[in-house]
Amino acid sequence: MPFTDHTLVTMMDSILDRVAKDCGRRNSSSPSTSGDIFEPSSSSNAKLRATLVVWINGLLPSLSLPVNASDEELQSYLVDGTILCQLLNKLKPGFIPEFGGSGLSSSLGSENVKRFLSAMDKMGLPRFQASDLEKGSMKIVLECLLTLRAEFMPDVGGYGSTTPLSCKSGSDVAHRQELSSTHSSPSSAEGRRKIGSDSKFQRALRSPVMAEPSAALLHHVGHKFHEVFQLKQGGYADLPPSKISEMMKSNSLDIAPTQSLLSVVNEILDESIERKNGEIPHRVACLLRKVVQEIERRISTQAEHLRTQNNLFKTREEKYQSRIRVLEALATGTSEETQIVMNQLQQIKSVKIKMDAEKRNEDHDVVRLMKEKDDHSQEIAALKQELEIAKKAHEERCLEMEKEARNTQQKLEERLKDVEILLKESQHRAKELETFSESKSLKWSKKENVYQIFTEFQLGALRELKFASQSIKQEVVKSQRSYAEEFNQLGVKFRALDHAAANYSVVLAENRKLHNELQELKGNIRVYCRIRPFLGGQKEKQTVIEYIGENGELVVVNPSKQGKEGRRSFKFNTVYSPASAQAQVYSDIQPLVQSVLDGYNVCIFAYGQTGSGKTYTMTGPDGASEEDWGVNYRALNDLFRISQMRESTFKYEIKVQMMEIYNEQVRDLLSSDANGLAVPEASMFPVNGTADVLDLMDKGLRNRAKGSTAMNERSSRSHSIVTIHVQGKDIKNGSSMHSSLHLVDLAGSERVDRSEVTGDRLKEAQHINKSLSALGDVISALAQKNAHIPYRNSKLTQVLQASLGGQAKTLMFVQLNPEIGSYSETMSTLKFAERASGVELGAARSSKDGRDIRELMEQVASLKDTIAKKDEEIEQLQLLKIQKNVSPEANGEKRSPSSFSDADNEERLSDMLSDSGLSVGTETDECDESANPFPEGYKRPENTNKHKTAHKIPRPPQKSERDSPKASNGLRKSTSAANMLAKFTKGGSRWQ
Ligand SMILES: Nc1ncnc2c1ncn2[C@@H]1O[C@H](COP(=O)(O)OP(=O)(O)OP(=O)(O)O)[C@@H](O)[C@H]1O
Repeated sequence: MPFTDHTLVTMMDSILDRVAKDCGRRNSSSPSTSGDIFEPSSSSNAKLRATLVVWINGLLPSLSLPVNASDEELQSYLVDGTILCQLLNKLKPGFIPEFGGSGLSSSLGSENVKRFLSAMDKMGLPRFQASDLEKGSMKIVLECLLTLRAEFMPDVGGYGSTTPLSCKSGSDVAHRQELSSTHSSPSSAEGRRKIGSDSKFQRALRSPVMAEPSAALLHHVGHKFHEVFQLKQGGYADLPPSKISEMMKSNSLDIAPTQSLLSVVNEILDESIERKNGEIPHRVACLLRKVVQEIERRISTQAEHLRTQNNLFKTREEKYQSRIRVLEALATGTSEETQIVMNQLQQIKSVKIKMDAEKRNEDHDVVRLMKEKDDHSQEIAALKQELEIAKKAHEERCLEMEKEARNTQQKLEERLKDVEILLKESQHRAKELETFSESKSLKWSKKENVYQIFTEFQLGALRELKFASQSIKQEVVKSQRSYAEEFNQLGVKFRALDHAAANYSVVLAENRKLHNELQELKGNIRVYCRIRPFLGGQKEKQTVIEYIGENGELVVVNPSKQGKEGRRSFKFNTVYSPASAQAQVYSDIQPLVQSVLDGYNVCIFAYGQTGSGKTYTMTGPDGASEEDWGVNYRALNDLFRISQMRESTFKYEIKVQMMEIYNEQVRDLLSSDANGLAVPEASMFPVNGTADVLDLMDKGLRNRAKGSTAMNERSSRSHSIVTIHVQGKDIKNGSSMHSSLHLVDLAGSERVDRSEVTGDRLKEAQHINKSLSALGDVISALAQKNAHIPYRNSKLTQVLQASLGGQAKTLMFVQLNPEIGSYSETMSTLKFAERASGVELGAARSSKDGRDIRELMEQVASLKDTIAKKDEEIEQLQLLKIQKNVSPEANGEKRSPSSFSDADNEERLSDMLSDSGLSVGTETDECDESANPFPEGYKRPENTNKHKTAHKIPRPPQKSERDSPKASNGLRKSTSAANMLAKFTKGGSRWQ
């Protein structure tokens, strides 16, 4: 029959119930005394241990054993026997003479235990076996120790003193009795063994009934028991009746230990035997009877107790016997029931095994299925999660798309609206256009009619024009023929003009020569004096300049002297007042600059004390604008300008050198290596325009040695020399020329004592003074036309040698500081200039050369006439040229383009014009110049403007002059013819 789980479980339960009931029945049939009765309760055992530990600690305080020590712990303390021996020695000093200390080997430990046990034997106290202690049977050990305690502390009894008497319950007493009975029970081999060594009497004494009263009782009566029963001396017969009556008191007997009672009996009996008559006093006999009665009572109590115990043991034995039977029946399985049960059990077991196997399989399946389920649920969870994410994404996407759709819809709607509006507009526009196109078509049809009429009219006109053009063509052919004839005639005339132009070049050369002679007549050494204005609001200051004449007169007054004595007058070519502008100063020296391009060497230098304006005149102020440019820039600019003007006849090459002489040493200012050098080696830079010049000048000025003195912090104490080399080549005849222009900014001329200088500065000043005085000597010698010119006295004169003397022209700016404080320097400067100018030497020159001023004036007048004639000649030539060019137009004839394509004629004309342009200006100005007579050497015309005109050299009109209607009449006159000519040539732009 197949078993289900449920039936099996039910069967098992019923079998187990039956077995349990059976056992229960058998147990209940046995005496109710349980096995517990043999075993002390663990709590009471713990109490005993604690009592003993307290006692041991009291005797051996150094040990400090734990009061709540377990059996095992107590065994570990006591197992080596040391504490036991110490304890005994404490109780009975010296009782165990030799024993080992703690930490003994096991053999020594067992020795101590043996000693303790033999001591216990000696004292006649119950003891345990050494093996008890080793095995941990602590109950016996504890009992032994309790007995020992009671032996030496009878007042506290065997079971401790900590429990009050009233608390000593019957169970405690029963327990004690049980413990004692365990020892005394014949069934307990242990008990037998222990007690076996005691005498019968001792055994009687140790029986539970004969044992001392309870500890509480003993404690209660205290010492009285000893006082009462202890015989101090003599025998009982000698005891006083009061003592015996006290002993006989039931209270005393009750509390007396049985042993004491027996000893009382023994002693009394011994005493009666010793007294041969065997007589016992009455009172002692009474005592004896009383004691014996007590002993009998106790014995009968003990017998009763033993019987009870015996019964107890019997019932227990039966109980155990029945248990054993049950167990045997169960073990052997003889009973039928058991057999059936066993069979059933066997079946159940096999079924159960099967079921277990199946269950295990099922369990496995379940586990597997659970695992699979877990896996699936995990998968499902993951899928769910994915689904969730996908769902969310889908939702978001849907939302986005919805949003997009909405936006798109909105946009489309807007767009639709726009389109609708556009549609409306375009419809409207279409309507308009329709209207417009209708009106237009109407207009066009009207216009078409008009155009048709017009075209017909035009066609008629065209026919007329065709006819007219044919007649014009015939006329043009005629005109061409006549023009060719005229052009041939013009060529003949141009050849005549060319011849005249060739003559003009000769005239021009003559003119240049005359110009130079005029310059020479003006003097090859000219001295221009320039007075510096007061600087930076010094207007209120007093000046030493009293008078500046138009004719170059200058009167200087000595501030420390009054009247005529204090006045000193000088005379130079020109004196410039402080108000004179840079352009005005330069205009006077411009003719000299032009002479450089004509092949003459020119030297222009500025002389004066520090701060008198030398650099200002030569270079201009720092960062000068074009308006403030000094002589250097203007001269170079002019050279470029004039050389460009002459480029058709001359080819010029201009190069620049810059050097300085400092402490009689020459330095190249344009070289990056500014060491001293020989003059010809100074670096020379070609310049092609103003920008090049500015760059070079800047470089040179930066290199110029500068230092400070008490007079002027920016004072330059070197001579600065800018040399411009001009190389010219006549394009026509191939002749070449070389000339140079020296522009010198001399070092300050102040005297050494004024400069308050010493050391290096003194040396510098000395060199400066020396070189300036050498320059003065050279100029003076030149002015006097001395045979020997002392060029070699200084580096300065050596460098300037080529431009000083011979055909060279020299111009010196004498710079004056008008301040009163500079009076003596001013005087010194003026004297130097006077000496150099040769004015003083005028008479000597006149006498030497035999040429007086009148003679010179005549010469100038004749030159002027010659120039005037040449001017007329040129003018005639120009007019001739103009007539030739203008005549075709003037005759009302049309110009033929082919007439200008004759390259040969054009070139000749161009050349002639360029030459004419130069000559025209030159001649005109020179006429004005010649108008300046040369009376008394350097006398100037009264009018300043006139004076300026007198010094003007011919030059092409400047932009301002061209633009300004106020341009000078002379210039306009001189250029008008050229301009007219230029209009008929491509090269006419030259002058524009
Ligand atoms: N004509 C002038 N008009 C206006 N300022 C002038 C004139 N002459 C000189 N100065 C000014 O006077 C000062 C001194 O002039 P400058 O440096 O030219 O003197 P210098 O004689 O060259 O001195 P140094 O010997 O130290 O070189 C400068 O500030 C300069 O601009």
